[in-house]
Amino acid sequence: MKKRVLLIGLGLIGGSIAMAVKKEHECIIVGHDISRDHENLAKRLQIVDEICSDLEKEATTADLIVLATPVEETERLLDWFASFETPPKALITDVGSTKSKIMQKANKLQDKGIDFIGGHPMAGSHKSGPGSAKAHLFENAFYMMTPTPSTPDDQINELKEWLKGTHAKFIVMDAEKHDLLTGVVSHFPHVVAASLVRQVEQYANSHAQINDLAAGGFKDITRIASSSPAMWKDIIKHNKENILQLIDEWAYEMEYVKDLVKSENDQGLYNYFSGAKTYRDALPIKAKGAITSFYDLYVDIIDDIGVISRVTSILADNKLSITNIRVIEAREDIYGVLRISFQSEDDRQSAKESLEELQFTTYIAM
Ligand SMILES: NC(=O)c1ccc[n+]([C@@H]2O[C@H](COP(=O)([O-])OP(=O)(O)OC[C@H]3O[C@@H](n4cnc5c(N)ncnc54)[C@H](O)[C@@H]3O)[C@@H](O)[C@H]2O)c1
Ligand SMILES: O=C(O)C(=O)C[C@]1(C(=O)O)C=C[C@@H](O)C=C1
Repeated sequence: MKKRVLLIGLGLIGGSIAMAVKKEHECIIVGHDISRDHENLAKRLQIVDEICSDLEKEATTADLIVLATPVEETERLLDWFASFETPPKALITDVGSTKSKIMQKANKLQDKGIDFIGGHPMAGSHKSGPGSAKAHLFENAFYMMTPTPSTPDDQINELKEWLKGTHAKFIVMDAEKHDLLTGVVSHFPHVVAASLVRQVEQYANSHAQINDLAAGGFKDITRIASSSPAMWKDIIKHNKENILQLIDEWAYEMEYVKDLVKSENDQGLYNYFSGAKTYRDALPIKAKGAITSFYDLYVDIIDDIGVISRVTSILADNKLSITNIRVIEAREDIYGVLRISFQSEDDRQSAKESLEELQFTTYIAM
């Protein structure tokens, strides 16, 4: 008989996990979401095989349960499982961006028969919902696992086996360390992105033109401000102490910058930017991780009618699908540049070769 996987939360991450599990396992994915629209879409997109009709019954009989809801909902679901007369026999995991509070709950529920291993794939997007799910979302990303102190290795291996289709790099970490590190590289940057957008909005009230002037730089640094508010509200509450500490440190850093600006300190300002550039440029960008790789290829184009469709036809003829395409730096009488994003490094390399064969000039920017 096929194994059954119960997936609660059919959004970007839940949907992507389901697709990755399906690639490697002949199982039945049974989905549940509080949004009927998300349930219907997930079924139509064949992310799930069935929509759950009796959640308690499915939870007690499933072989694996994946919780892919905002983190406060995940805590509530764990409490609910523990209140069953017969608690789930399945291994339970989650995908939440915070781990300490969830693991505190999981540790308490162990004597009620709840076997839980925390999980957090360190890749995602500002998009939400099952329509944005992708089987390859976690390829080469770090996937953190936070077992309880008494979780046997067999169970960790069982979970890795279920998730092998993610092609992620699994690392086991304790929950407190997880929340500190992700607070620094993920949670606090989302607060900063949202605050930058809010600052612009305030200026826009008196200077309407500002929205038209917000160009590449602003868009790059604030992309993540378009993420789900429901998800981020929960993450920030769960990681409260680390976020408070990071806000204080950021304020201190801004005071330092203020002094450099006030004193017109050339060397100090130069060093400030050059130190940041050196550190960022050395971060691993090919593998997903601190900086997500988008496999972008830049193509010079002359301002000529039809050139974009020529480029896309060449890619289509070579069966290369693209995830995004954008014209940048296109001004009258100069060359424009097309930025084309691919799903993998192989696709990007094939596209580069096919376009160069037809005399296009291409670049890969690091
Ligand atoms: N978005 C990212 O980049 C990212 C990356 C890694 C981990 N995560 C974590 O993954 C989890 C899901 O995030 P997402 O990006 O998939 O969000 P999402 O909004 O795309 O999906 C969340 C889904 O959960 C559903 N939901 C909410 N409460 C529910 C409940 N009580 N029962 C059933 N369904 C419920 C929502 O309707 C939605 O479909 C979050 O815990 C988030 O912290 C997100
Ligand atoms: O790429 C994005 O849009 C993300 O915000 C992904 C991101 C991150 O901060 O890197 C967001 C939350 C996660 O828990 C993991 C990954």
